[in-house]
Amino acid sequence: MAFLEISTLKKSFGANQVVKHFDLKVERGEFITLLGPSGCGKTTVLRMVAGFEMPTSGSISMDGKDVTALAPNQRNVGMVFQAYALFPNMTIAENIGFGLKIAKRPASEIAARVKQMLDMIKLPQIADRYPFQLSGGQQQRVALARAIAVQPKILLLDEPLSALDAKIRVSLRDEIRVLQQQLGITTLFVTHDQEEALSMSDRIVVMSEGRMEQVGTPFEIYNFPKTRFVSSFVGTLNFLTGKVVDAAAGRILVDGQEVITNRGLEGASNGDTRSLALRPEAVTLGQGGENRNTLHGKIELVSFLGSIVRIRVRFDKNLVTLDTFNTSSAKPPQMGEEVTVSFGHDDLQPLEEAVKVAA
Ligand SMILES: Nc1ncnc2c1ncn2[C@@H]1O[C@H](COP(=O)(O)OP(=O)(O)OP(=O)(O)O)[C@@H](O)[C@H]1O
Repeated sequence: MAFLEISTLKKSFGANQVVKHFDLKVERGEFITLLGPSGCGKTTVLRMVAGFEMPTSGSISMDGKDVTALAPNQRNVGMVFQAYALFPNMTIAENIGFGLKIAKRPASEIAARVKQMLDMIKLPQIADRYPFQLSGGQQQRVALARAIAVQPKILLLDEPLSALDAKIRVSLRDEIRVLQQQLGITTLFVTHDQEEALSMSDRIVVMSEGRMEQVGTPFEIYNFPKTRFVSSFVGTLNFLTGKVVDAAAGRILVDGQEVITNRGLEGASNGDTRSLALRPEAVTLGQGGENRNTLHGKIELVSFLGSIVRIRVRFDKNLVTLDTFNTSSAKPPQMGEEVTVSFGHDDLQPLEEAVKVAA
């Protein structure tokens, strides 16, 4: 049995079903991120794991024990929220020691643990300060220390970085990941930021409208998105839509020009319309070589972005965006120019759903 098992979880608020289906097995020590746009239900899943919301149906077990009906304080989970939820009238030491005090641990044990936690977050000098005397980043580190102080079975992080400015966000995200690895603490992290998800997680659950779209490692989610939603949400900008001419050989006609995918067209029949994702960094200007596709089109837009020149090439109904480096010696491509673009057979990722387009 996995350390955390969430089975066929559903949640409705009145007539509004916000979690339609959620099933996940998490191994001990794993860092799992729930990634999705605002309102997709990720916080609701986290709150059900914490015990703040009761599932409409389904079950949750931790460390072999069914906790579905248990109150939050009986589950032994630690939680950090987006807003700094420190107690304003308590010192930092009192904040960090709060959970242990509630658990009636001896004062000497609490003091030792608080010191250990302050060393862990690299803020040993702030025990007697109050939250208002700390920066946002420091407050979130204290919130993390407070959550970890009680040695929870599972750490739940609900957009803990989103209120911080960009630079602090990146450094704190690395700190959280290092700490999580050192402590080996099983963690569920909620974010709508794909970069955060890709950089921190062992596995990512991409969610949309109360459903799981895909579960996989950052590598799998970025390189092998299964659906158009996952593909666009994790940053792939290009989609080609075409007619399958030979499913077994992976041959597809895009605006009358044939391309090949060697990523497999399982379930497709000849004549089907299919969409394929194509990462911008996989596309280059000019003829391709072996195992590469070439498409001929016309430059529709050139955006000068400094070190990079972004180019949009239209074939007919389909278009691709690609980035080229700006070099002062080469003349930049011009709008209206006829060009050839190329990309590898294995850069074309077929997506699951069939998309209806006019023939
Ligand atoms: N207590 C509640 N009562 C009624 N509706 C709720 C309640 N909590 C959440 N919802 C609704 O459930 C949906 C999902 O909310 P949830 O907070 O889980 O989404 P989310 O993906 O975490 O988004 P965000 O990043 O904006 O928090 C939203 O439409 C929200 O309005």
